Amino acid sequence: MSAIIPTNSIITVAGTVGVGKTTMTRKLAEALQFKTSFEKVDNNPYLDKFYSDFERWSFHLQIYFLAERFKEQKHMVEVGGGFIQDRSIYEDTGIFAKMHADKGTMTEIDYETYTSLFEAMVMNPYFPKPNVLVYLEGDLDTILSRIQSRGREMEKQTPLSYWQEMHQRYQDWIDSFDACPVLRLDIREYDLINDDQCIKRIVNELEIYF
Ligand SMILES: Nc1ncnc2c1ncn2[C@@H]1O[C@H](COP(=O)(O)OP(=O)(O)O)[C@@H](O)[C@H]1O
Ligand SMILES: Nc1ncnc2c1ncn2[C@H]1C[C@H](O)[C@@H](COP(=O)(O)O)O1
Repeated sequence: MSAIIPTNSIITVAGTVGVGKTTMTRKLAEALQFKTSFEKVDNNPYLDKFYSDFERWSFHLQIYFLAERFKEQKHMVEVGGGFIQDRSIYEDTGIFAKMHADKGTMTEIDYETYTSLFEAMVMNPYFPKPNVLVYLEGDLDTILSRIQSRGREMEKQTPLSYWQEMHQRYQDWIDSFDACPVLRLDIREYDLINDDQCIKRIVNELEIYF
């Protein structure tokens, strides 16, 4: 619990695959007694297919994630906030859809269709923004070893170049992100798994934003 962070806040955790968002989401929710909002990975009907054939499935997956995140966003508002959210809707378009469009694994027409849907749904005054976006960053080697140790087969088999490009794109994306305030945390400077006290320091850092 924090006496400073309002109990109806929405705090979103962002960062590249494997950086530690889910772990941070759980720890922050526990510390603040907030609810959690996770992205759909385990029962996602497109994710495996997507990793085995980007060209065939990238549009389907983006539409699926957009719909799921939009429903989650609606739910968080209806319930009255008090959520830690694992990954933002902004990363879907700013990182994933854009990366696949630039690489040619999403067609130009599909990207335009996706972008216009995203803008109609998200870029309007009715769409609530997070109070703070907690951005996790760190060196690629640590992130890669976390992807390996977590053990999702589809990610383990994805070429290194894919993760390198995503890592670089995240750095560029966060430098120009301005939809809401951002707390940047370097994963080399905290250890949520072995140090019970560090979540308190992170909550203290978050309080400055309220
Ligand atoms: N501080 C940490 N030290 C070591 N391993 C970590 C740490 N934080 C997360 N991990 C591990 O790294 C992997 C990826 O973390 P996860 O939270 O699932 O990342 P994300 O949600 O960003 O993909 C998991 O196996 C998790 O247990
Ligand atoms: N919008 C997305 N496009 C493609 N892939 C995505 C998108 N959002 C999430 N993903 C993938 C990346 C990972 O394989 C899993 C879950 O991400 P994680 O960072 O481990 O929470 O889904």
